[in-house]
Amino acid sequence: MLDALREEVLAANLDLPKYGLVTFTWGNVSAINDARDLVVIKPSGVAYENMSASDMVIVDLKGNVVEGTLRPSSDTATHLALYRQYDDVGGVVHTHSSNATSWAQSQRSIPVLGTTHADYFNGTIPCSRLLTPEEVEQGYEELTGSLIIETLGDTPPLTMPGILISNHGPFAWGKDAHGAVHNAVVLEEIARMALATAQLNPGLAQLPDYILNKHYSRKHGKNAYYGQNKA
Ligand SMILES: O=C(CO)[C@@H](O)[C@H](O)COP(=O)(O)O
Repeated sequence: MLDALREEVLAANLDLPKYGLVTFTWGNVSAINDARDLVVIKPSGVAYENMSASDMVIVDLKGNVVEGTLRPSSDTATHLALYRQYDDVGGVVHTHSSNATSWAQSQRSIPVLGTTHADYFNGTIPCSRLLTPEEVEQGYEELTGSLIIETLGDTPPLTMPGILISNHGPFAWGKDAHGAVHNAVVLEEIARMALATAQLNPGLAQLPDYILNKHYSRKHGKNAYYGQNKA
């Protein structure tokens, strides 16, 4: 079942160590099928170098394992919350990439300090609030998904294809698994450059909106002319 999607999700998961976004078995990537009723996700705790397409786990939107012999990622509930909420999100990724996770641990949103940021994220990359002790007890992974939705608010998810979960790390998404990983790589690069920029010039003001809007619209929406943006 869903053999092609399994291969796509495996390839996207193998891109995480390839692009230096994960250590050991940290991180996970998933994708949803065209009918939007089944999700293929990385198995929990399996080393990337040993992973195969047949190891990918297929779950329904309630998290029930439909096909697979291994346990799905421990972050599955977070991925599923995003698929249920956003019809235009086709792939989700979570990592502990160092620079984005440093911003998340410092509980700071990433300001727009340059045009690289503006090309992909239409504004400040938000960091969520902390989950309350009651929420953690109630259901950490499900509520991490709710927290992402709460933090995005009315922002269309593909205009802000990633956010930071306070004290935890980044979650990113896209039209498919490849697009989600692409956005996770960009988010980590933006986090790295923003950290260095803030050290070089503390208190630097954000990029003015007229430059942000110009750069963002060049790659997205009706004005896009950078070819077909698939991420
Ligand atoms: O954030 C976490 C755990 O808090 C995850 O990224 C794990 O590090 C990977 O978990 P699995 O996907 O292997 O279950």
